[in-house]
Amino acid sequence: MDDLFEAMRPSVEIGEGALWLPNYAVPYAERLMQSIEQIAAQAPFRKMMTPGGRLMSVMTTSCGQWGWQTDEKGYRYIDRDPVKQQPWPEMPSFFKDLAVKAAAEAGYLSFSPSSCLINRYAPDAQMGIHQDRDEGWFSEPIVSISLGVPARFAFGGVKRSDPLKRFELRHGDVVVWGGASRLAWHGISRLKKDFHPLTGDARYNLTFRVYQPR
Ligand SMILES: O=C(O)CCC(=O)C(=O)O
Ligand SMILES: [Fe+2]
Repeated sequence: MDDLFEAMRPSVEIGEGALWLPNYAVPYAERLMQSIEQIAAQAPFRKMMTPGGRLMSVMTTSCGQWGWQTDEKGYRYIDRDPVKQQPWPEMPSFFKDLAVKAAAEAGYLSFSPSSCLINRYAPDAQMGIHQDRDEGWFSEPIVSISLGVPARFAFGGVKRSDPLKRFELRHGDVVVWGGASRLAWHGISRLKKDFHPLTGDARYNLTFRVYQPR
């Protein structure tokens, strides 16, 4: 697509309380990637196992007070990286500022994420349709930032049987879902072979979440 039209993609309400902000993070993309590399130097990307014993195709790491974990013990948040056996890398303050600003665009004014899950998709990696529900704090939204190679995002309703709408998330796109859409089912189709000057053949996704033990 022409660069001018690419820059003009308007924001779209993809569900009640769910807003897609095309290009929103483009000005921060290089800094985000540099920080992701620094985070991954401390807490390396790893392939985690689902509780059912299947290896995820996506590689993950986390920053912030809490990191998302899945293994034979189940899905949960933990405050230490089990690979490096040390606390997760700090969430850079500009990560948090960007996520807070994006959440506010969608009307969520009290967002203060304690966790940032970072997913790395190589070609053919995918994420099956799921809900983000391990946080518990469902009054707070999820803020998602996409970098690199584009991907097909499926977004449905809070019932698994609700119809899925599909959108192409591109480099710098942000999606915020909360309120009536907080528990919406969503997923990412198998990543096609492609190239982005900043990420090569990979796609990165950051999801900012509020988690605290109750
Ligand atoms: O990669 C994405 O855009 C979505 C990731 C996601 O749904 C998750 O990490 O829970
Ligand atoms: Fe998710």
